[in-house]
Amino acid sequence: MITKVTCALIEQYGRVLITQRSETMPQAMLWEFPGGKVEDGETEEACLIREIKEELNLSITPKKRLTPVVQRYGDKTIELIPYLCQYNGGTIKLAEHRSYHWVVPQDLANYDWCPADVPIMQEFVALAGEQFSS
Ligand SMILES: Nc1nc2c([nH]c(=O)n2[C@H]2C[C@H](O)[C@@H](COP(=O)(O)OP(=O)(O)OP(=O)(O)O)O2)c(=O)[nH]1
Repeated sequence: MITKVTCALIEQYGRVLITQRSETMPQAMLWEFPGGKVEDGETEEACLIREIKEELNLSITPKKRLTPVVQRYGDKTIELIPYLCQYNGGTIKLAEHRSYHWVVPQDLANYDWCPADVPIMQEFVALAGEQFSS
């Protein structure tokens, strides 16, 4: 069974929001793009809107699906599905995470990431580079 997990790349003023998982979560202390498991009958976009509201108290709109990553963690396999998202409003209140940072693309590689997020972070950095060169 593959568990579908969505994650949001929320952009504002040239920075993207990343969150650090807490001591008690799986993949403890590692950095990720916030999101969560898709529930039965739920669209990926609806999942993201719900998770980002629950976890961070932010309102977002998913805009563009990037490339999903399939990752095995022990006896579990997840498909991590990233979306570029627009920030609509709200002030961050952390419900589950330890910390958050707004990061410029060139600094993203300096963080200790959940393994599944590494290719997604790299795709985002490449996309951000294209924007500046065009
Ligand atoms: N949300 C999220 N989870 C990620 C990312 N990268 C990554 O490997 N994961 C893993 C960690 C977990 O094993 C799984 C998602 O679980 P979760 O605990 O965040 O999701 P959830 O809130 O819906 O879960 P639950 O507490 O309801 O069980 O995916 C990421 O960027 N965002």
